[in-house]
Amino acid sequence: MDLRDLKLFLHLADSQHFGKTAKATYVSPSTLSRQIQRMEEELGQMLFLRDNRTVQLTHAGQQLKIFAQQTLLHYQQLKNALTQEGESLSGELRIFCSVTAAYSHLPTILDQFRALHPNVEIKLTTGDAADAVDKIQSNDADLAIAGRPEMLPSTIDFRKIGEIPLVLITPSLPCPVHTQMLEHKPDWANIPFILPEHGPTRRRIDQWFRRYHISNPQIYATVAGHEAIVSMVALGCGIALIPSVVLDNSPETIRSRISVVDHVTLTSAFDLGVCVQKKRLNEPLIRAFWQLI
Ligand SMILES: CC(=O)[C@](C)(O)C(=O)O
Repeated sequence: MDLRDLKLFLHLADSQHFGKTAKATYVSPSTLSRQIQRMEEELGQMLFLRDNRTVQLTHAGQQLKIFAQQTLLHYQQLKNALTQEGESLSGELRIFCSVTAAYSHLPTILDQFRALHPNVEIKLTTGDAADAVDKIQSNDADLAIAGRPEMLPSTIDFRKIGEIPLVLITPSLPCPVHTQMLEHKPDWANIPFILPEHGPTRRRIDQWFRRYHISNPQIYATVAGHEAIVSMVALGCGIALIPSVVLDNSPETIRSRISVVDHVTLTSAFDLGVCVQKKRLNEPLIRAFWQLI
């Protein structure tokens, strides 16, 4: 098994699709399939569960994925140290994102960058995800993780890193809101909502109100930051629509006080991405970062 095998394997682990990986890595599907089979034979384990053309990692596959990521990263570090390339980059990179994104998405985005450019100082500021694009426009941050706004300003470049579905959450401990939500057909117009001040989630809630013909919703509070909304729901103040990743990264003490309402049709997921001022993409630090995402 060599580094190329590991790269092919990692690509397939991400795409979960033989055809897509074969195309993206310029090998024929049969070569790819043989290569993976060879790896499986070498390890004496199935790496993927196959279902027509799509695949899913087995437990052994998941372990190999971690090994492959670490090995390729170490190799890159070594290559970098040997050529002295990249080490010369220094300075400061100011990143803005939500507390959630700092847990959920930032580490994978930054790992490679930090390995390649250890002398660059990362200054991380957390806050309301809905402010991320503004922070870039006002130059308070160099890079930010943001939900894609409906209208992306033409001066901003946005690179997608994931999709964020929304979930409707309600208090799970006994309280008046909990009781209201237990009804077979909840009276949406009379249930208090906790809303984000602005941003993509707010736009989707407004759409959702329109879809459910809730013209005069009960608004318990309008809050900056999805994490604060989650804790207000945990307190029993109301229900809320929030990105599922925010709930997934909440502490257990909070999550245990919340349930997800799954019988309600929700609005579409939004794209999560990294944004930057287009005119700054020529700057060495920013360019180096942009090449890696
Ligand atoms: C928009 C964004 O950064 C997240 C991860 O979805 C969030 O914190 O809500």
